[in-house]
Amino acid sequence: MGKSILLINGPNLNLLGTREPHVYGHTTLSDVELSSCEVAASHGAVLDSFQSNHEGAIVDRIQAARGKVDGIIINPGAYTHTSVAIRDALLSVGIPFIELHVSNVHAREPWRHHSYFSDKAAGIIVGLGVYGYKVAVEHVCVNFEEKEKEA
Ligand SMILES: O=C(O)[C@]1(O)C[C@H](CCCOc2ccccc2)[C@@H](O)[C@H](O)C1
Repeated sequence: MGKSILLINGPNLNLLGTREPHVYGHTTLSDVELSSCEVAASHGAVLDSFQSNHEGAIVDRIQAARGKVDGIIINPGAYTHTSVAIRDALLSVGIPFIELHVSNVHAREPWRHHSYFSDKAAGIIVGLGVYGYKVAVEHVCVNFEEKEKEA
């Protein structure tokens, strides 16, 4: 069957490639999602992408992945710095996850230096631009375990 990966992007990341290119680059989110899908497929894995500007919708999507997904790659956006709710959802489903940030949050404003996710992440990728998504997908494909899936 191959591994199943869920890619989640949080608020305002739908603007990727259209605003603040000096910070986030010129690649659009749909291009990121397409190339992530292609990288997964090259490893015999399937990747589903989800983007929402709404915290509860992200919580719902994570809960729906329980028993169906081998790994999550999440860029929580600004929720990185605020959301205990999304942290709790990730812990509740027991799916290993990679935390990803396009920018180097540690070289930006101090309030971006804390994440509600990093201490529980299997790995953290920051500051590699959208290339980080390719690195994350490759890592999950090669290193995460494939689990028995619920029907
Ligand atoms: O660097 C990242 O990927 C961030 O997760 C992006 C968040 C911002 C998401 C907004 O993304 C935009 C992308 C393009 C244009 C405008 C916003 C920011 O709040 C985090 O501190 C770091």
